[in-house]
Amino acid sequence: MQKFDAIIIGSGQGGTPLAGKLAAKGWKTAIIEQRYVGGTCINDGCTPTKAMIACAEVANTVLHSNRWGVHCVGFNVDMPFVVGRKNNIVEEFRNGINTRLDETPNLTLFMGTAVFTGPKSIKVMGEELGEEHKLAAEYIFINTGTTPYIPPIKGIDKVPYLTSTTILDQVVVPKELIILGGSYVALELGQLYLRLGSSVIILEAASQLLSKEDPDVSVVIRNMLEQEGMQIHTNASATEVSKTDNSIAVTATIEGKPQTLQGTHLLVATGRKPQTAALELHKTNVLTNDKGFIQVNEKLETSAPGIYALGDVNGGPAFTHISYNDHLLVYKNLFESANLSTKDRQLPYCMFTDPQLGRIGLSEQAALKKGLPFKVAKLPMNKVARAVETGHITGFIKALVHEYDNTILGAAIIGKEGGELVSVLQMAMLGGITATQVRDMIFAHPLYAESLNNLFMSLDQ
Ligand SMILES: Cc1cc2nc3c(=O)[nH]c(=O)nc-3n(C[C@H](O)[C@H](O)[C@H](O)COP(=O)(O)OP(=O)(O)OC[C@H]3O[C@@H](n4cnc5c(N)ncnc54)[C@H](O)[C@@H]3O)c2cc1C
Ligand SMILES: NC(=O)c1ccc[n+]([C@@H]2O[C@H](COP(=O)([O-])OP(=O)(O)OC[C@H]3O[C@@H](n4cnc5c(N)ncnc54)[C@H](O)[C@@H]3O)[C@@H](O)[C@H]2O)c1
Repeated sequence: MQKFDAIIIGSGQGGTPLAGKLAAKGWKTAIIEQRYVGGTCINDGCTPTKAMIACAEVANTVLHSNRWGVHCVGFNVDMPFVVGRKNNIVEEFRNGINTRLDETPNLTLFMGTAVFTGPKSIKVMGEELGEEHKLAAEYIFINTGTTPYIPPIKGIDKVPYLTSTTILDQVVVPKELIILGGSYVALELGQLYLRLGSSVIILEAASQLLSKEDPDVSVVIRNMLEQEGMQIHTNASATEVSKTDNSIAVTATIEGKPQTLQGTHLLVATGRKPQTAALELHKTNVLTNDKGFIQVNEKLETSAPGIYALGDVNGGPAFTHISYNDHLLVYKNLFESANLSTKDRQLPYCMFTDPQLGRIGLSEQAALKKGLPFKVAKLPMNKVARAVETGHITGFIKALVHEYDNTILGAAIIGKEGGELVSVLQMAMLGGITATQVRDMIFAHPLYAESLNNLFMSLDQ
């Protein structure tokens, strides 16, 4: 049995930086990874998708270059190049993490699957290890993330469906792509492949795309994707899938009526499930919920003293920056008596469709539920100088402002740089800067940010 001060299971966006910080504090630290260092974000999630989305955006600009008076005669997408470029970026990021882990004193990386053998002991199993390693530590941090959830649709195990991981290695653009799901993964990947040349059909079970967002947000996103040529069905539940010679048939109930759709490829983007089964958590005292996510309190402590869960595996919100923030919270509470809680922190996010959806704070629906008195400032993108000048007028800027003290409660921005722009409002919210102060602030002209003056001026009318 090798004794450590801390063991980290999973080298995701929380575990990896935490490992470095604990080791720097002089803790003898082990980090265990069963696949690739860097986890979902680097290997299957943010990095590869955003790398490929950049290629799709160029294809779209070339396709519509006439709008800017630039006439191109045809173009073709070099898919092996697009995939190779993505792989190079992923490898560069992954190798960087590997090097940092290797070079950190007090830190040992074990490649293999961690399995609990007792309350504070773990064995590492893996083909490449040669021998099984047995480790023990008083502090254990679980950062094992999630993997695609495949719903139990009749026939699903008999068709060669794709997931958000496997589709990224397709070196031929899918001709007809049917996507189950209508949230972040489905819409980012749907638009990506549409722009690379696929015909795309979305089947979303809920009554709107992005079911957690306000209806006006969902409608604009739907319209913009439909205008690009995406076929979108909501209230659409797949009941059966089957494979014929050259295609996959999906039978679904769409708005109450049965229909069968044919495509060459099927992408299942119906959410993700936690990677907790292999851990054998029953050998320790870590409790999970009915979906297998690890239960934590607002300090990310599990039901077992000394064992923490960070990132998607604790039920999220499932974003890289939240997993990263989880490690800061745990570290500062352990070493700086910071008393940080997940309840107090901001939740920004950005969906990387084009235009993007940048979000921070409360939606209108959430504010209504809380019974808060609020007013809504809204500005269409075709009234934003920068958007008109650059030719990107789809979308709007919306902010919720407290009725009495003018603090900003939340914002949704659909626009070319919606994610960047919403960060400006996020900073205002963090610093307690009111809508009135932003209305009168000097921004450089003609930035998108300058439009925040006009956004909050609309409240005076
Ligand atoms: C297609 C896609 C696009 C995304 N895009 C974005 C985006 O643009 N922005 C954003 O903020 N978020 C995005 N996300 C979400 C983001 O990737 C995740 O929220 C983030 O990676 C979660 O990190 P994590 O630290 O929880 O764990 P992960 O990064 O999932 O890492 C967990 C690691 O643990 C390892 N592991 C699991 N079980 C064991 C075990 N028993 N033993 C040893 N190792 C184990 C796994 O192999 C994995 O490497 C995207 C996700 C997907 C799928
Ligand atoms: N830009 C980003 O930050 C980004 C990008 C991609 C993913 N992510 C993260 O990854 C996580 C997973 O994303 P996701 O889009 O896979 O999952 P999700 O949980 O956000 O959405 C799944 C969608 O599938 C629908 N659905 C479920 N079962 C269905 C069925 N049988 N048929 C049709 N539709 C069905 C749901 O109604 C839902 O809209 C998200 O929680 C998100 O936090 C973030």
